[in-house]
Amino acid sequence: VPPRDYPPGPKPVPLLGNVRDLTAKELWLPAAQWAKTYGDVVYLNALGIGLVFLNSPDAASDLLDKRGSIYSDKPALVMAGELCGCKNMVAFTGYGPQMRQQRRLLHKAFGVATIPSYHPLLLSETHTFLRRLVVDPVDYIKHVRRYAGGLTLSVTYGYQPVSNDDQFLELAEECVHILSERIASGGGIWPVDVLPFLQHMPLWMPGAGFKRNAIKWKRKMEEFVDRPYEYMKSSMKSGNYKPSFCSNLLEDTSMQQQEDFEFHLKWSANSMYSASIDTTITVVSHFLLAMILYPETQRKAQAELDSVVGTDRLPTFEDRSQLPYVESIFKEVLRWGVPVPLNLPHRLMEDDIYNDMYIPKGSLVFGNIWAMMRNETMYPDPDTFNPDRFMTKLAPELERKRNPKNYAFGFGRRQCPGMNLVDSSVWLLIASMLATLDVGKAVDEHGKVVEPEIKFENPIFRTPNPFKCDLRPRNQKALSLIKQSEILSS
Ligand code: HEM
Repeated sequence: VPPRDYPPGPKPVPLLGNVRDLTAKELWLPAAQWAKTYGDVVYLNALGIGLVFLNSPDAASDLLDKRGSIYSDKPALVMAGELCGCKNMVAFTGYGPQMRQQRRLLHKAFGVATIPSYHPLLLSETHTFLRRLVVDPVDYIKHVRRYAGGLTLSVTYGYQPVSNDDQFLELAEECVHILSERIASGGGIWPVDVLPFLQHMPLWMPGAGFKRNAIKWKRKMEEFVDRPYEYMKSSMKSGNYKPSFCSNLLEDTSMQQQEDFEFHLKWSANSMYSASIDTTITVVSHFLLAMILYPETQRKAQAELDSVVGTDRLPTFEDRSQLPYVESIFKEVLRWGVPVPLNLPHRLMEDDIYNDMYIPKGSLVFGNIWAMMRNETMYPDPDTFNPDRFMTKLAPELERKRNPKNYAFGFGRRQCPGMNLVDSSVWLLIASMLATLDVGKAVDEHGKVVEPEIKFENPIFRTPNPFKCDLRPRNQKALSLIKQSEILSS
C-alpha cells in the first residue's frame, strides 16, 4: 500500500503542533477559514493528538454515520471522566456496551413515537413560562432556564420545581456550571489528560490544585446524580408520583433483567439534565435575537399565526402542519444560531483512509456544523436570518440535505438523543411566543433604543451572552390568553 498523506491543514510547529491555532475563543471562526483554504477534511495536531474537522455534510456522513463503528468513541478524559466522575454520563462514555445500553434507555424515552405522550406536559410548561415572562420580562434568561430545567426534571423524575431557587434546580445549576465552565472549559482537555501520570501527584504538592478541585466537583456530581433519583424512588414507594422516564422504566419488568440496570438508569437520567439546559438557552436566545434584528420576519409569522390559530386561543401541536412560516423560523434559528458549532468530538478507534488521506487512530473528529450552516451554495447570504429560504418546496432528497435539523444535533451513533423532544418543545415555545408577544429592542430610561450587545464566550455552545430586549404582550387579548392558560393547564 503506498503511503498516504494526512488531510491538509495549517502548518504545525515542532512539538506543540497546532496548539497556537486552537486558542481562539470562537474556534469555529478559524475552523471555517481552514475549510475554505484546505477543503472538506482538515487535519491539525495538538501535542501529538490528531484533530480532524469535517466541513461538509458528505464528509460528516461518510465518516461519522457510515463508518460509525469506528467513529463513535469518546476520548477517555482523565480529568473530566475519572477524577471528576463524569465518565458515566452519556456524552462521555466510550463506544461499547455501556453507551449502547444508556442510549437504548434514552431512545425508549425519546423515540419519535413517544413524543406525543409529552404534549400535555409541554403545553403546560410552555404556558407557565409565558406567565412568568409577562410578569418579569427583563430577566428572561432566568425563565428560560427554569423552563428547561423544570421540563427536564419533570420528564425525567416526575419532579415539579416549587420556585426559582428550588433545591434540585439550584443543585443542577451549580453542576451544569461546574461542568461547562470549569471541567470542560478549554475543550475539556487538561494537562493530566496529556500526561496521565500527573494524576498520581500527592494532593499537597504545588500544581495539584486540579486534584483538590476534582475531589470537590466529583462529590457535587454524585450528589446531582443521586438526590433527584432518590426523591423519585421514595415518591414511587409512597404511591404518590407522576409517571416519568425513571418510573416508567423501573416499572418495566423486562428492563430489570439487564445488568446494572439501575446504575445506567440513574446516569442516563442525569445526562439529560446536563445536556438540555445550555442547549435550550442557546436556541431560545438566538430566536429572540433574530426577532429583534429582523422584525419583519416576526410580523410575518404573527400574521400566519393569526390567520391559522386566530386570536382566541394559544397554538397547539394540531396547528403545526398549517404553520409553514413558523416552521421555517425554527429551522432558520438552528441554522443561523448553530447552537453546538463544532459538535462534540468523536474519537476514531482505528487508523482509517478516506479519499486517499490517512487519519490516524485516536484522532478527535469534529463535525464542523458551523461551516456546513454557513455554506454559501447551500444557503446563499448565510449570515442573514432569512426563513424564506426554507419556504420553497424542493425534491425530498434536497429538502433533507438542506434541513438544519439534520446537522444541528450531531451525527451517527452519537446523535443527540433529545432531538425529537426538542423538535416539539422548542417549536411550541417559538410558536407560543410569536402568537402572544412582541419582541423588540430594549429602550433605556432616556427613551433611547439599546442595540443588543452580542458576544460569545462559551467554548462548546454558541450561547450569546445575555442581551437586553423588550418583551411584551402583543395586546390585551394576548395577555388575557396567557393569564387564562393557568386555569386551562391546572
Ligand atoms: C435544545 C437543543 C439541543 C441541541 C441543539 C442539542 C445538540 C446536541 C449535539 C450537537 C450533541 C452531540 C452529538 C454528537 O456527538 O454527534 C448532543 C448530544 C447529546 N444530547 Fe443534545 N441537544 C439539545 C437538547 C438536548 C436535550 C433536551 C436532551 C435530553 C433530553 C439532550 C441529550 C443529549 C445527550 C444525552 C447527548 C450525548 C449523546 C452521546 O454522546 O451519545 N440534548 N446534543
